[in-house]
Amino acid sequence: MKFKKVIARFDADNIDLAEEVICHIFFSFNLKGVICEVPIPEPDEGFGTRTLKIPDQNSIIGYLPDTDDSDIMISKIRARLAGLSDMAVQVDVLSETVDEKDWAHAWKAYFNVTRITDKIIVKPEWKDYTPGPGEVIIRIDPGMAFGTGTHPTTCMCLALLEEHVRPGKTLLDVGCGSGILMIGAAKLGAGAMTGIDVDPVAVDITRQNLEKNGIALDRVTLGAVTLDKTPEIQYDLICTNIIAQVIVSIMPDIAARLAPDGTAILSGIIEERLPDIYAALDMQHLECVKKITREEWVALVVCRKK
Ligand SMILES: C[S@@+](CC[C@H](N)C(=O)[O-])C[C@H]1O[C@@H](n2cnc3c(N)ncnc32)[C@H](O)[C@@H]1O
Repeated sequence: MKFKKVIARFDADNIDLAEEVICHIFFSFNLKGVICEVPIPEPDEGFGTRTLKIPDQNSIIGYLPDTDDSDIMISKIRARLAGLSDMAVQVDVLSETVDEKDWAHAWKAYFNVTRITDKIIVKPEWKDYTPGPGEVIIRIDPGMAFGTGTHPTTCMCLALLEEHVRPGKTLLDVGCGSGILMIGAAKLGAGAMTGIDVDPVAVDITRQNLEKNGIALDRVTLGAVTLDKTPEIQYDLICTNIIAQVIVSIMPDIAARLAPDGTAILSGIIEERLPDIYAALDMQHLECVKKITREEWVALVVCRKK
């Protein structure tokens, strides 16, 4: 199958905010395999060969199936992105036709064995790593789904899961992507788990990655649905790593599924969006009890107000 590769090259005063807004527009047009390329080197954690290439400009890249309508769709994307000039974001949109096989694996060069915490290591399926004593190894092949563990928002979720998962605790992962957070939680001792994602490809990839990590699927429920379409079961832990705008919109559904003494881990938030998140928490009688940051990203630990 052929795809249209859509590249939004951009410049802005606030690169993180521009990245978030452009990604959101890409997702709203249902572009798949969205990746962000900004000229910031990932730290070399000392594992294996460093293969990360540093791009020379900021780009968001996504893919559309190549159909009769795809050029019209790209014109609409271009028009939406042109509207960002009001926010001092300059975007130049390019597109090219590619084969699925050309891009489905292209990102793999960017993905190395990554230490997330003293305990948690994320390992690409195709790289070797000999675990040290007590280390939790998450084996991942994200395919076309988000979640290699190299993104600050995923790292923070995993670190917070390590603090909050206790044996047998139930977990809901909203926007499971590659399944990386569910695998981490399961290996840290979580009990029954539910993972949902609006992208059915992500749900398939999550299932495959859970199996590759030897996690029994009989304690896992997966669905390509939005949270409001799931039963109001209460969970000990809820994690979600999605942009702030989505988290705000699903906050009532998160609150309805959080056990009375439960903990929610919210990530994917940039500093500028925190006031919106705090307002949404307040409306649901939830409060932030811990905030951590990496680069411009924030992750919150949230509980019910006492
Ligand atoms: C940033 S990725 C996070 C993936 C993984 N959980 C991680 O932490 O690396 C966000 C995921 O949320 C999904 N998503 C976006 N909006 C959603 C929504 N309203 N409900 C459920 N999933 C959503 C996307 O398809 C994507 O797979």
